[in-house]
Amino acid sequence: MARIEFRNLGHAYGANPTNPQDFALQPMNMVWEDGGAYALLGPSGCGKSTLLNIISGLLVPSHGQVLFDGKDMTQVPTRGRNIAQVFQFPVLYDTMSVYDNLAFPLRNRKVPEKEVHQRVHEVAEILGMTHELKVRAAGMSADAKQKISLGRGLVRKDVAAILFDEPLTVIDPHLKWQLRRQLKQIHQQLKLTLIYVTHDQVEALTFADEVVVMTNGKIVQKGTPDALFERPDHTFVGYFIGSPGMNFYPVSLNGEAGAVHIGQHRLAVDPATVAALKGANGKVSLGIRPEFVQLAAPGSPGALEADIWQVQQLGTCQLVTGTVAGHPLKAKLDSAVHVQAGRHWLRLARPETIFFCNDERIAG
Ligand SMILES: Nc1ncnc2c1ncn2[C@@H]1O[C@H](COP(=O)(O)OP(=O)(O)OP(=O)(O)O)[C@@H](O)[C@H]1O
Repeated sequence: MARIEFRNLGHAYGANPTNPQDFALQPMNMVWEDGGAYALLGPSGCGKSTLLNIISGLLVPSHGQVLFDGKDMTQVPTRGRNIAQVFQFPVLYDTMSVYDNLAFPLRNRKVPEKEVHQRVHEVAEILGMTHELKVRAAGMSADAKQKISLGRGLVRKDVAAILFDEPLTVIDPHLKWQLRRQLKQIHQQLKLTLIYVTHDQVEALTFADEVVVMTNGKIVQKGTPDALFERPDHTFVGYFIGSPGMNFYPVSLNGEAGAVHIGQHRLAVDPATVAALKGANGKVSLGIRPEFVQLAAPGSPGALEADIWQVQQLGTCQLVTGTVAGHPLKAKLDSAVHVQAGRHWLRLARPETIFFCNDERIAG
C-alpha cells in the first residue's frame, strides 16, 4: 500500500485554461495516507471520476504531480501503478468459476498456486462466497457478480491502493448495507489504502475514516464524519451533509459588541464571536444544523421569532418547517415538547452555531 500525494495537482480538459471555471479539478495539495479508508463525496459532475482517473493513471493531469510514496508517478501509465479498481458494474469473466475469477489477478502476476488458494479462500470467506467458489459466474445475480468484482479488487495484497467508483450502485439496498460493513471490516483487517467514490452521504459516512467532500472541482473539506457534521468548513458541507442540511441566515454587523442582525432582527451573540466576525471581508452567514435549533421562551436573549407552518413526527424527534426573518428553517425538536404550527421563539446562537464568510467557516 502507498501514501499518495498530490502536489499542486489540477486538471483542465481543454487546452489553455485561463480561469478557475476551465478546471474540472482545481489545483490542490493533498495527501492520502498509507492504509487510510477515504470516501470521496460530491454531486454529479464535481470531478470525482477525474480525480480517481488521475490516481489510477487513466488520465495524465494537465497541472502538477501525483506521487506514490514520494515517487513521481504523474506520467506512469496504469499498468505501472499497481492500482486495483472496482467499478459501478461487474467486471469479470462470465465463463470462469468464482474461484478462477478471484484467482485471476494473482495468477496474472505469477503468484504461486498455494498462495493463490489461500488468498482466494480468505477473500471468499470475507465476502460470504466460500460455498460458491465452484459456481460459474455466468448464471449468478448482478449482486453476486459485483461481489466477485469487489473480491477481485481485494485479492492482491501488493497493490498501492484500491479505488472504488460507486461500487454498490447495482446492489440491492439490504445487501448494500452488509457489503459496506464487510468493506469496513476488510479495511480494519488488511489496512489497505482505500478510496471510495460516492455521491451518497450515508455510504461515505459509514465507510470512511475520513471523508473528502468535493464541489465544482474543489475539495472543500477533508475530515472525519463527526467533523463534517459538527464543524463544516464550507457552506456546501453544511448543506450536503445531514438530513435535512444546515440552515443558513445572512448576517450583518451594526457595531454592537454583543449582537448581530438577521434582517431587522437583533440576535445576541457572544462578544468574542462578534469580534471574530468584524475582520470578515465579504458575505457573512450564520449556519445552524436542524438538530441544534432549540425552542426558547418568548423574548429571551439570543432568541428569534419564527413562523412554523408544518410539524412532522419522526418518532425520535419532530421535524418542523417554517421561516425565520423570511428565510427557510428546518429544525429537529425533542418529541417530548408539544409543538404546533404558529409563532415560536427559537435559539439560533448556540455553541454549535457556525459563521461563514463567503461560504468558508470563520467562527464556531
Ligand atoms: N473527457 C472529458 N472531456 C471534457 N470534459 C469532461 C470530460 N470528462 C469529464 N468532463 C467534465 O469534467 C467535470 C467533472 O467530471 P467528472 O466525471 O470527473 O465528475 P464526477 O463527479 O465523477 O461526476 P459523476 O458522478 O456524474 O460521474 C464535468 O464538468 C464533466 O462534464
